[in-house]
Amino acid sequence: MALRTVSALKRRLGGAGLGLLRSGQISSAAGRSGAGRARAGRGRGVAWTRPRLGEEQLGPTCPVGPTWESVSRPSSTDRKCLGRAGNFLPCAAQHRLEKTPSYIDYPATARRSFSNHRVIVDMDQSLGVATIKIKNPPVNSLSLELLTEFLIGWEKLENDKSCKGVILTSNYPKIFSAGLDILEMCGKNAAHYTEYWKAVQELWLKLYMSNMVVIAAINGSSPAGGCLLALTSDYRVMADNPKYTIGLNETLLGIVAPFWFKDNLVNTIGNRASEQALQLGLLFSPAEALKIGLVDQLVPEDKVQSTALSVMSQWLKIPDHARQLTKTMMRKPTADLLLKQREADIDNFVRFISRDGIQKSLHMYLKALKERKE
Ligand SMILES: CCCCCCCCCCCCC/C=C/C(=O)SCCNC(=O)CCNC(=O)[C@H](O)C(C)(C)COP(=O)(O)OP(=O)(O)OC[C@H]1O[C@@H](n2cnc3c(N)ncnc32)[C@H](O)[C@@H]1OP(=O)(O)O
Repeated sequence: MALRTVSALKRRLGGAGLGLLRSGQISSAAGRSGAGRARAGRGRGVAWTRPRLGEEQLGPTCPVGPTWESVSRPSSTDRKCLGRAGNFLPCAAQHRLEKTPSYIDYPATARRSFSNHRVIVDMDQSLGVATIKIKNPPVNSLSLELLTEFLIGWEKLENDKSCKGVILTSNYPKIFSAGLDILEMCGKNAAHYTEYWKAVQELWLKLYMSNMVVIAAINGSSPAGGCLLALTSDYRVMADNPKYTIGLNETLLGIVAPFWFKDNLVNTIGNRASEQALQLGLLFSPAEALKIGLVDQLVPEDKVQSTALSVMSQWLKIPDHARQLTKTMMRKPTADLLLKQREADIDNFVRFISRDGIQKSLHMYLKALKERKE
């Protein structure tokens, strides 16, 4: 039976021992958290208590690098917040986490793959790198089912302590992702829009705040939500094919990029370039995207994956905790803005998308896409 919602999957997975997806809660927002591992441990009956984020854990100097304390000393509010968000833990807690038994028992092979209908995950255990290939034909639109399956695959990787990095790519060269599935935003009811938007928020928060290194291997066009997906990564390698485009083109559909789409873009290409790009709904060629910093590197199509892997190996040479702390320091304020007003953002989306005028615009856009083919 097709699983239609994140909640349905959560219920189903409750008994399967996977880390739970907790949409709507801060702890679900960010990566391989202590909470996530604790939950995973409990799922397997492993007796282990989540470390408390008290003073005692700001303890002795980490033998492999600076302590949390020496990077910056957060306030107690920050600590609670960081702990709940799970973005990072002080060294002592990290070390305890390292000793936590993984609930995923891998066979002794160096590669491991799992896939569901719309997401293929190939884990190279010798490198500690997973590749996620999106396969939602025809255009990898981010349907609710895809988002749900993606979230489950992501959670598995977050809970696998051997996985240090993820490469995001498409199973279909030519299209990385067509963005949010317009059919999910057309002609449905408020409950459906709510469920859909929660899943969109959830995926963005998880990817944007992941402690793993995330590299996008953009092997095709990547409009709107597809561009956002790429923007969550730490580094973007794109195929150098002038037929491909990338950008947040929401205004061309008569809709508005939400503030956190905008923030992610501003953090990447700056305010002025974002202002123009967002108002005009600009879709950039790879060369233009490189020029404004929307992508980091262009390579021939057949080198996208190998380049992403070699960039990954560079990133993985950096001491993990230092890189993670730095990533968190850079990104947390942006993620927090959404976390603080998640419900309001859902309400805004549902109200906005339910408007007759917006529904009309989306229908016309879909019609134009179809007519383009004829
Ligand atoms: C006061 C202010 C308040 C503010 C409040 C804000 C609230 C929030 C507002 C809402 C925010 C929403 C944010 C939205 C983000 C999005 O991502 S919207 C989606 C945008 N995507 C696009 O514009 C891409 C459209 N598609 C394409 O350009 C092309 O399809 C392609 C990806 C370049 C591929 O081209 P090609 O290979 O030629 O394939 P096509 O023939 O065009 O398409 C094949 C079929 O797929 C259908 N399709 C394409 N894209 C989508 C999609 N995104 N969703 C659903 N379906 C899609 C297309 O119609 C074809 O269908 P068939 O004709 O039936 O085969």
